[in-house]
Parts: sequence; C-alpha cells; structure tokens
Amino acid sequence: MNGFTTLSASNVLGYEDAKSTAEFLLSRTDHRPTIGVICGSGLGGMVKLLTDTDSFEFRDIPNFATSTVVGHAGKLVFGSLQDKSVVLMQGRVHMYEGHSARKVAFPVRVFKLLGVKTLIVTNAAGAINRTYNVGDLMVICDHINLVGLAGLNPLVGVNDSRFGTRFPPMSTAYDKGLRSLGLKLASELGMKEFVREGVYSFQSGPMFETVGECRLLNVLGADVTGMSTVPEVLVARHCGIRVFGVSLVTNRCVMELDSDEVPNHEEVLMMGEKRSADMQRLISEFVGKIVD
Ligand SMILES: O=P(O)(O)O[C@H]1O[C@H](CO)[C@@H](O)[C@H]1O
Ligand code: HPA
Repeated sequence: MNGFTTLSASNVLGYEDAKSTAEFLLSRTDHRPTIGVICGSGLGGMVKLLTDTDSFEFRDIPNFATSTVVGHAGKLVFGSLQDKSVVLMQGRVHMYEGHSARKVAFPVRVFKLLGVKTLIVTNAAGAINRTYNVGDLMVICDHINLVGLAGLNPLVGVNDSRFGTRFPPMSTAYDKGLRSLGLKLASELGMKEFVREGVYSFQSGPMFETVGECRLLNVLGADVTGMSTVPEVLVARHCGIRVFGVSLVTNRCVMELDSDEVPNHEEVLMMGEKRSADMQRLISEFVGKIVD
C-alpha cells in the first residue's frame, strides 16, 4: 500500500494490528510509558537522555515500516527520563518513502495502546517566515495539511470508534497548556532568543519546494515547511493523545529565483547536530514537568 492508495482500500492497520504490536512490545519490556517522543531528522541523539533502555529495531517490530532515510536510525527505545517512563522513536518513516499516511502514523496508535497520554513530536523544517533564522526552534501552534486537504490522511477509511470520533476537531491540535509550558521553559533555559511559536506546513516530499511553492506557503501563513509530523499528530489527536511539537529550522526556504542557495539533506542533518544539545535540554526539562 503506498501513499496514493484509494480511499476504499485504506482500512488495513486497524485496532487489532495496533493491539498485537503493543502486546508484542509490552511482553518484551517492563516499561509502561505515558510519554511518547518522535525524533526528526538528525535529532535522534535524544535517545542518549534515556536510562535503563530496551531497544527494538523498527524492522523487528510487527506492522512497523522500516526507515530508509539517513538521520533516522529506525529504532524504538523504551527508557526512563526525569523519573518518567518514555517511549522514543529514534527516527520515523515518511510518506515519500512509499508508505500510506496510515502506515506512517501507525506507531502512534501503538503508543496509545501502550498507555501514552502525551506525544512530543520533533522535526527538521525549512523557514518560510523571513524573520526566522537557521537554528531557531519553533513550538508548533498549528499546521497546514496540504497532503490531507487532498484526501491523503491516516484517518481516511471506516472510523474505528475504539480510537476516536469520525470527525475529530483539529483547531486545538497542539495543546495550549503544553505550548505555554514549552515556551516558559525555553525562556527559563535562556533560549528565548531563538525559540519561536508558529505554523508548520506539511507537503509529501521528497522534493524540497520550488520558489513558487515557498511563496505560496508564505501567503498561506506557514512559518516553516516539512515532510512529516502531521499524519502522526492527526492520529494522536483522534485517539485523545495530547501533542507538543517542536520544529528545528535547518534551512531558509528559497524565495528568489536568482538565489544561489540550494536546500539539501546534508545541511539539515548538520544543523540537527548543531542544535541537538538545546533541543535535548528543552525536551528533557519538558518531560520532567509533564503532569498526566
Ligand atoms: O521531518 P523530519 O523527519 O525531521 O525530516 C525532514 O528532513 C528531511 C529533508 O531533509 C525530510 O524528511 C523532512 O521532513
Ligand atoms: N522543506 C521541506 N522539508 C524540509 C526542509 C525544507 O526546506 N528542511 C528540512 N525539511
């Protein structure tokens, strides 16, 4: 099944599949996580924060897709962070790797059945907003789901009410309380200068955007653009998991046809490496303050 599967054929990877994957994992770890973390491109170093870990390769987990992108280790790691039990995806899979939105977001349904109540999603993204700098962190307050508006989203298909309602609202996708907490902590940690709050726009990739597309996204009100995160957030909200999202600005999107700048994945990974310590500090403090 790929990203362009017809609507009628999209009911695979349902509740029973998520349940059997969750049972597989729960029988192999003593951790009972209430917090899930998904690490974006170059941000998998966050795994170093965890102690007492149990680690699984995506390829060994039933129903999981395998990550094929550099900078995404493709491991699911259970561990302790700030005295809390956490499950962390060191890397993710994307629709441009040939997967449906449902497959990409499937781990979040498994998270739900593991007992996760709060999801922290991170990603690398390009800046549309001209006031943003490379290296900024952006707390996500909203998204524009270009792929979903065209009908490709993980909630298409017969609704399973064991997960959630047929018509989930997305106007409150990014939890207000968690956003305030994230911004407050960023301030306390001396990160105010490079921490923003803004709108993430999702396109399928794998192409970086054209100049015209970047200009369009700017008009639409996007602050950054990327190729992930949104399917995971839709599934999380559908099944009642609270979401906190952070983008790392790894590059400025090209908005002038005569520009010499050319976005590339190497630059994305390099910036992930550079800002990893700050991202880790923020997420670690954040986890410590989450109340279930
Ligand atoms: O969104 P994450 O997984 O952080 O990765 C981002 O970085 C890659 C492009 O360099 C794309 O996959 C884009 O989505
Ligand atoms: N566009 C889309 N996805 C990205 C970018 C970008 O400029 N940078 C990192 N991921």
